[in-house]
Amino acid sequence: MSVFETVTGPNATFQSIILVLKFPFLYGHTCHMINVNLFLILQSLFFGYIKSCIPNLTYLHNTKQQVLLKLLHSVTPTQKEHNHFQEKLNMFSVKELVESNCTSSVPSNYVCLKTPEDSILYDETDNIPTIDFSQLTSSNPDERSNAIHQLGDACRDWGFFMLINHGVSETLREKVLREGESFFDLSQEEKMEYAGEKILDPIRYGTSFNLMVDKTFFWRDYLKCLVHPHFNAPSKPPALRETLEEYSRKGKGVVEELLKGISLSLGLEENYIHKRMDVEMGCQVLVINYYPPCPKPELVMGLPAHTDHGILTLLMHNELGGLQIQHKGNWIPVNPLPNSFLFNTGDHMEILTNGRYKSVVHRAVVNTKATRISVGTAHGPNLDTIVGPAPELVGDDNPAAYRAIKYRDYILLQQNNELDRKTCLDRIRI
Ligand SMILES: O=C(O)CCC(=O)C(=O)O
Ligand SMILES: [Fe+2]
Repeated sequence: MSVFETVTGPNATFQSIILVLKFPFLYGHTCHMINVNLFLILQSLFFGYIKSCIPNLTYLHNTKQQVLLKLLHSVTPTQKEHNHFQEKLNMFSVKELVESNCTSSVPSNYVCLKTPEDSILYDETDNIPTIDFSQLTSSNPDERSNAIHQLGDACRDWGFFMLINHGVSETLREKVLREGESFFDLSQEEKMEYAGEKILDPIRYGTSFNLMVDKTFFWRDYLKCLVHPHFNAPSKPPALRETLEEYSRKGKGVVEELLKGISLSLGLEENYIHKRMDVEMGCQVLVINYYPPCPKPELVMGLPAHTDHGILTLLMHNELGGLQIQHKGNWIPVNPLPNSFLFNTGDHMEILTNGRYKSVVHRAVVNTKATRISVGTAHGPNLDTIVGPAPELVGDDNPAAYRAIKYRDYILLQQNNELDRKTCLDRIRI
């Protein structure tokens, strides 16, 4: 494999090739790792030769779904192979894999290494903090200050809470889940129109976490949309755009109120986080996660243990559970209260608060029964804001624990590296 690692890097054309090499469905017989490994070895031997055989490499990175088609086309241009490749392209997602695979097994490249501790769960749902949004925004000062206090405790002790009475209607939430799911029901060709190749593309359909870096694939397809400061969403299915626009706007309103409460809980001025992070022009990324049923869920991960890069992530999912959070080293499955939103603190909360409020490690598991849909909206600073620990939260006995970094660079750092259980914060820790 090292031969291929040497050609990773900024050159997107080579990355396109690596994508083909790393994604076994695209070549050989589906899911047969032996063939794939053999193929990789042969490719490594002939890599230089292949490179010189493809005169039109440079156009590759300007294309989206056509990248792979053209690449293969250049190498093996027969109609039969073209059709075969088209067929394999349809398996560029777990959904298509599940729908086309009649076997009851999991392809070996999806099998995750798990430690025995990974499977031990602690049923502590009842202890997960619940915040009442109506109290947080109440005109009664005692009620409000009590809610702010609870919010601060939740961020400090858990990095996670459920939010009730948030004012976003159940109808809208259901619409988001339903229409979000229907995006994945589009044909693979239609979805591939959105298969962006850059991390910060305004709309990006994909699978796993980041195919360029994943050593194991995750049982997840996704659609990511940058919804603020500029709103972006696919034009298909027709109702999706409008629904996501309303949902993102309402979610942002809720988050802004929470950030006021969190600033006050830290002894800072109400608009502190808002101003310092330029939330007005903040980067809001909405992700629809699609986890199809899996014949052997214990072997795979929907999303492995990770922390989110933003300040606060708002999350909801359909009737199927699967989110687990790490609390005091233990994995706790989350069963949300009816109509509640789930919130987790992200890395930029930890950076800004100089570690006072830690970003919570979480993961998503899958099930045998049905498709799980979750919708997460990461609310972060403006992409060009440089964030470091707030000077008010740094002192002689509490020196700055993270170096300042531009939010855009942090996102790229996180997304271009494998999700390997370590938080990306380790990369900027002083
Ligand atoms: O699906 C879930 O419950 C979690 C999703 C998640 O952690 C993410 O999108 O970052
Ligand atoms: Fe997450």
